[in-house]
Amino acid sequence: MLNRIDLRGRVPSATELRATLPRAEIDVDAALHQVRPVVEAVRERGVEAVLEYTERFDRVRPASVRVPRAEIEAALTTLDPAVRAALEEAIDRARKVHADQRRTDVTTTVVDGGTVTERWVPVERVGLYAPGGLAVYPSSVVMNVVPAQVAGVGSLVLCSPPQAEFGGRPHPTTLAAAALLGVDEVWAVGGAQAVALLAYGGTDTDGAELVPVDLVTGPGNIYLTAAKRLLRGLIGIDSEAGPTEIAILADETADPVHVAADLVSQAEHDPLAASVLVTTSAELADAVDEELTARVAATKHTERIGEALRGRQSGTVLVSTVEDGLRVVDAYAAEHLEIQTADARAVAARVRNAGAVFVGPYAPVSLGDYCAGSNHVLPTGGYARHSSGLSVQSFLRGIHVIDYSEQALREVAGKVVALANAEDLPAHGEAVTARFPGGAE
Ligand SMILES: NC(=O)c1ccc[n+]([C@@H]2O[C@H](COP(=O)([O-])OP(=O)(O)OC[C@H]3O[C@@H](n4cnc5c(N)ncnc54)[C@H](O)[C@@H]3O)[C@@H](O)[C@H]2O)c1
Ligand SMILES: N[C@H](CO)Cc1c[nH]c[nH+]1
Ligand SMILES: [Zn+2]
Repeated sequence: MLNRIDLRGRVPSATELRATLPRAEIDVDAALHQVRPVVEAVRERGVEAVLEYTERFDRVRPASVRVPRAEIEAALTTLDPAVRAALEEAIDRARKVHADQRRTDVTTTVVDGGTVTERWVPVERVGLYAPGGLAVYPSSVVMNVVPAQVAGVGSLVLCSPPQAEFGGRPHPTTLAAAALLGVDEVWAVGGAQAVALLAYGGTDTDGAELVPVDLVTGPGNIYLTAAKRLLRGLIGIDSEAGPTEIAILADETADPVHVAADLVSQAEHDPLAASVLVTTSAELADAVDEELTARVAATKHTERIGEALRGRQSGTVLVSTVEDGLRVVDAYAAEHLEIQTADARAVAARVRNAGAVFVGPYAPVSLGDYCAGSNHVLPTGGYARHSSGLSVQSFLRGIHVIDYSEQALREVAGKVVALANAEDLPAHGEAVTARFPGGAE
């Protein structure tokens, strides 16, 4: 079922590998052309334009875009108790992990009387996006809100697409997740319109104001990703978290049922989702293919899973050794990487590029999607080579605070002057010597 690439017996360079490995033709640049007019319209005409695009893309025109607080609270009353318990567990675990990961301020005494402190300050107001096109994503509410709250962000607004079957409100489970987390500002808007509204602000049909945010985070489809890229600068963004990817590095010890189930699980997100198996075992690859055929036919979202698995972005890569496999998965830089080999911990410890690594047979990606405590908003499209997933740090800025006494400045004055003159910026040096009219020495 999966396309096959045979790299046994030769190990291409990382650059060659990146050109060879399966990857979606997710042309964010092309999507930029599509979302530019949306962003422009929202900048010029605010909520009026949001409602026009909502009608076109979401096939519903809500009476107002902001969800009344009472409706957010009311979503809890209809929430299935088992789902509530699961969301609460997911929230508790995510809080536990993220709280431990918050950076603390560090002060370095450079010399007597001279200190530099790195102070971590939360972003003031952030816009969080929980998708809601092909699936429902209350878990993404948790993954956005928890790190923002742990960071100490003062003002949060959540956006999620309106659903025609729920009268133009986001899905009730998404609203319930917001209620459980104490988020009371929710706007029913999706895709590029959501990012534009968060960036420029706007006035709702009933006069409610969306105050522009400083940072937008959260995953979404290609249109959301393109809008984030377009508006970056006016707003900060987290790394681009687009259509989901899973790569599995497996040897002959892996269970083909586990491997196939995990490849299918992430293909379920989007016809553009990517599932890639890198293995030393042709027998395993055959067994996985067989299992995939059976599973895809038997599961609910057969059509989009089949499209994702047959697409050019998915495939099996045969390698001679686990060592070669590591080079392949590092070049690919998957959003999610599972290690299903003998001595999986040792292999996992050597991975350089991945959004998140899942070790051994009992850490499927779905665990991380919901209840591991880790964050599921992760970089896609090879961005894991240079970017991290969403974390408490995404909502903090490190500010250097420089505090020097007269004596500490006096001691280093000559060096500052020498460097200023070397850069032909003598006024920089003069800003120091002006403080010591009698001479610094
Ligand atoms: N990387 C991660 O961390 C992560 C986490 C969760 C989900 N995801 C991904 O998020 C995505 C969710 O996608 P989705 O579509 O289900 O929900 P979504 O909320 O991202 O997109 C729905 C919105 O897309 C817009 N849209 C639809 N068609 C459009 C068009 N032709 N032109 C412009 N805008 C259009 C609509 O406004 C709609 O509200 C999936 O690709 C999934 O794999 C990624
Ligand atoms: N696998 C997705 C991250 O790419 C997250 C998710 C949410 N719900 C289910 N899965
Ligand atoms: Zn998932």
